Amino acid sequence: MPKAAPPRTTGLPPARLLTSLAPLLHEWLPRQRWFAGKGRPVTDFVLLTATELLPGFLHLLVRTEHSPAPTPAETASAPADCYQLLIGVRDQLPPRLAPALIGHANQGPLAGRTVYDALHDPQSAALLLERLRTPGTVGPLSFEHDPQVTVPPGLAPRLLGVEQSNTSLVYGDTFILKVFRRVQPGVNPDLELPWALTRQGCERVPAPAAWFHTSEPEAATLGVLQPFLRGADDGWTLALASLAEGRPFTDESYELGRATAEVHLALADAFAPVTLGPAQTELIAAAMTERLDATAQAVPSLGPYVPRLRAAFEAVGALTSAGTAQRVHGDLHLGQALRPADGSWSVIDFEGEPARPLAERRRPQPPVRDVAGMLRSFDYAARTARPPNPSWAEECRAAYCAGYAARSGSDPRESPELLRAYETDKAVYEVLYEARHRPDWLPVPMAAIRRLAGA
Ligand SMILES: Nc1ncnc2c1ncn2[C@@H]1O[C@H](COP(=O)(O)OP(=O)(O)O)[C@@H](O)[C@H]1O
Ligand SMILES: O=P(O)(O)O[C@H]1O[C@H](CO)[C@@H](O[C@H]2O[C@H](CO)[C@@H](O)[C@H](O)[C@H]2O)[C@H](O)[C@H]1O
Repeated sequence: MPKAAPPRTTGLPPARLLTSLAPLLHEWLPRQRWFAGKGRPVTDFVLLTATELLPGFLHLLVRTEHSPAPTPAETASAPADCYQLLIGVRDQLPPRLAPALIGHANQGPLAGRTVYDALHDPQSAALLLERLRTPGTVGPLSFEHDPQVTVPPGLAPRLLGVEQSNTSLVYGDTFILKVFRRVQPGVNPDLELPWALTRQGCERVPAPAAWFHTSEPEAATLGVLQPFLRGADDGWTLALASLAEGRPFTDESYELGRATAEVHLALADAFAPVTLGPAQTELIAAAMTERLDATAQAVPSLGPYVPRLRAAFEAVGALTSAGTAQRVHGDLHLGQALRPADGSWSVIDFEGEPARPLAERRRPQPPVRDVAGMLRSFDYAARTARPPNPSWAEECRAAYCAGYAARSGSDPRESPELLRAYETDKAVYEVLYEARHRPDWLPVPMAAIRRLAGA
C-alpha cells in the first residue's frame, strides 16, 4: 500500500460549517431524487464528518433529523438518515454549473459564497478518480483499488443524467463510479457481491475496479468504480421497445432467466446457503405482514386490500420447508439488466432495496425473491404500455422462469406460495416507493395489488 496522505480537514468547527450550510440544505436536500426522507420534514442537520479533498471541495457526511421523531422501535429497526455530499464552494458559479447550485450562503464561515454539488463539476469529478487511482487515505476516507485493474489517468468525467437512487459519473465511457447517497454502516452489497461474484469467475457482473469508504463515524462503503458497459441497453428500455413495436420479448426473457440463475448459483458458491424450516418460514411471513401493515399506514389506499394480501403471507408461514436461503440481488428489475447489442445480459446494482436497513439486505433470502422482482418488472412494463398488454407480461414470465429453470435446475413456478408472497411483498414495497418518489406511477403497483388480492 502506498503511504497514506496526511489527513486534511476543513479546519472549521463542524457546527460553524453547518451555520452556513443548514439553511441551504433545508431547501435543496428534500428536492433530490435520492433523498429518502420524503414526507418527513427535516428538522435538523448533524455534520458527522467534513473532509477537505481540495480547497473549495469538501466531502461531508450529514445526518438529517426528522419530524415526527422516530419511536424507539423505529430507531432500532430503521437506519439513521445519513447522506454523502460532495460540496463545492466558489465565489461565483460559472453558468455551466448552474444546475448544480445548492445555494448562496449568507451566514457562518461561508457567508457570501456559492455552494454547489461538486459531482457536477468536471474538475472535482476528475480529482475523485485520481484519488481512486492512487490508493491512500484523506482524513477518515480511504481509497482502494483492485491492483490487477489499470485505470488510466485523465479520463473525462460526465454525470450520468438518469433518475437514480445514487449519483453516478462515467469516465471516458470506460468506467462508471457510483457515489452512494444514503450511507449506512457496513460494507455495501453493491461492492461485496460483485466482488465475490468476480472471484467466483461469474462473468455476469462488471467487476469492481476501485472503491472508497469512511472509517467515521462508523465504517461504511461510499462509492464503487466499475467498467462501463458502453453501448449496452437496459432491460427496461428494450422491454418498452418490444411493446411499442408489438414484438415478443420471450427470447430476451429466457436469457435473462438464465443470467439470473447463473448469478444465484455463483452467490450460493460464494456464501453458504441456509435451509429454511418452519421457524424461518414463519419469520418470513411475519416480516412481510409487518411491512404490509406499515405501508398501509403510510399509503391509506392500500388499506382495503390488506386482509386478502395477508393470506399470501400466511400461506408461506404455514410451509414446513421452503428450500434454501442465500445471498441474492435484492432489488432485481429490468433496469438492473444491461445487454450490449451483440452480447449477453449483465446484472448491476446489487445494493438491494435502498430503503431497507443494510443488515437486513445482507441476510440470506430465498432466491425466488429476485425472480419475483423481475416478474413484477414485466408487469410494470406491460402496464405502462398503451394500451396495457398483460399477455406480453404473461409470455415473459413463462420464458423467464423456463430460462431460470434450465440453468439452475429449479423452476420458481414449483414454489407457488413463495413466488406469490414475494410478488405481493414487492408490490407492497413498490406502492411505498412510488408514493414517496413518483406518485404518478402509483397506479401501476396498485393495479397489481388489486390483482394479487383477487379484487
Ligand atoms: N457498469 C455499467 N455500465 C453501463 N451502464 C451502467 C453501469 N452501471 C450502471 N449503469 C447505468 O447507470 C444507471 C444507474 O445505475 P444503478 O446501479 O442502477 O444506480 P442506482 O442504484 O443509483 O439506481 C443504470 O440504470 C445504468 O443505466
Ligand atoms: O433505484 P433502483 O434502480 O435501485 O430501484 C428503485 O427504483 C426503481 C425505479 O427506477 C424501482 O423499480 C420499479 O420501477 C421500475 C420501472 O421504472 C420497474 O421495472 C420495477 O419493476 C419497479 O419495482 C425499484 O423498485 C426501486 O427500488
